Amino acid sequence: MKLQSVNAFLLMFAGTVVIGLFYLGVTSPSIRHIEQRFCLNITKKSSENVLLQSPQGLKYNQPSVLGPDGKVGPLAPWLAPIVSEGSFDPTLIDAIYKQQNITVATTIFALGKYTVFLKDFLESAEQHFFVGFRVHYYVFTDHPEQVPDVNLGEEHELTVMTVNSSSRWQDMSLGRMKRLEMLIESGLVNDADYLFSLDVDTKFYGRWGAETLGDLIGVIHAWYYYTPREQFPYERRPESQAFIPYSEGDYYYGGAVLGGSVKCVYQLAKACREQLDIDAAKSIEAAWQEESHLNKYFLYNKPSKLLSPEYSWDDKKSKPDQIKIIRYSHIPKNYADVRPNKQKLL
Ligand SMILES: CC(=O)N[C@H]1[C@@H](OP(=O)(O)OP(=O)(O)OC[C@H]2O[C@@H](n3ccc(=O)[nH]c3=O)[C@H](O)[C@@H]2O)O[C@H](CO)[C@H](O)[C@@H]1O
Ligand SMILES: [Mn+2]
Repeated sequence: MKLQSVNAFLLMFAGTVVIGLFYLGVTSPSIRHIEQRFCLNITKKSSENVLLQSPQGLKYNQPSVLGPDGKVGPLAPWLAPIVSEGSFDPTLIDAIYKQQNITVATTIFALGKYTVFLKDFLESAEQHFFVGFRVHYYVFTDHPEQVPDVNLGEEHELTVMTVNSSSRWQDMSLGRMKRLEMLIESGLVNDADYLFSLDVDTKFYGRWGAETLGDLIGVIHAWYYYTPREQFPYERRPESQAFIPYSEGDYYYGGAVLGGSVKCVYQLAKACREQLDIDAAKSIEAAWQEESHLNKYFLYNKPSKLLSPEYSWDDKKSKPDQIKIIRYSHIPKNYADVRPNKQKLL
């Protein structure tokens, strides 16, 4: 009996000590500090690995761009939104990103005769592209004197980047990855939060705003959003670094638009440039130059947000009912007039 009460007393005492220590523990600054450091570590680690990588050779069904209702589906199968008319509220999404006081850098390449496209591109961008946001255009050209003087909106600025000419249009197009990589390495775009690279032979017809912002952004090509994956014009020769087997593929992405955070765009541009260099050393050029390498990159590094073909249409293609609005589109061009060489080298 006596022994039992001693035991009970000891138990109570130990319990009080444990509770006391626990209270001291959670409130003491040193423990909280450790806890905070732990949380910060977790945050830092997860923010460092924003890439949604998937393994090569994985078997799964090709996702459909259009849902059963015939409209552009709201999500890719890795749960990335597919941005299309009706999937966002422009007032709300702009207001959210306005609060973050962001800067959007945009690279445009206009080499050789492509300077003719700059006026329409810039004038239409000023009407539709990130209106009300800080925008910094970087125009890469070998003819700086041909960059038109376009009235820019408040907080919009343009820097001309003079580069050497190339004799082949393929080099002008695929040289974009290297120049993008170098631009970011130079630190010039350090003030930017997001970076887009856009084709210049295009025009904006509708709003393009904060709904397009995210870590890694790709656009679904207007000509292939209903095509079976084995018919995508991916590079099919295994000798090329851009090779994708017939059994793989999510979407066919357009090479005219890429974007994301400066860090993710850097990783993309560097990876594609490295693959392009390996191909060049073997004298092999992918079917659609950097667009082929971009498709390979996006297959294994999934975009965090996809833009529907509204964001990269083609004036030569009539608008089907599933597409509610055309925001940015290729304008018709006479290839023989604007390109220095005619034959595609395959
Ligand atoms: C809709 C779409 O996704 N288009 C892609 C496609 O056709 P495109 O026929 O649209 O290619 P393109 O002639 O527009 O070339 C792509 C870009 O490279 C630049 N450029 C090209 C040639 C030149 O002489 N000077 C010059 O500055 C310019 O910024 C142009 O917009 O294939 C290209 C590569 O083969 C790119 O992947 C394009 O993005
Ligand atoms: Mn183009």
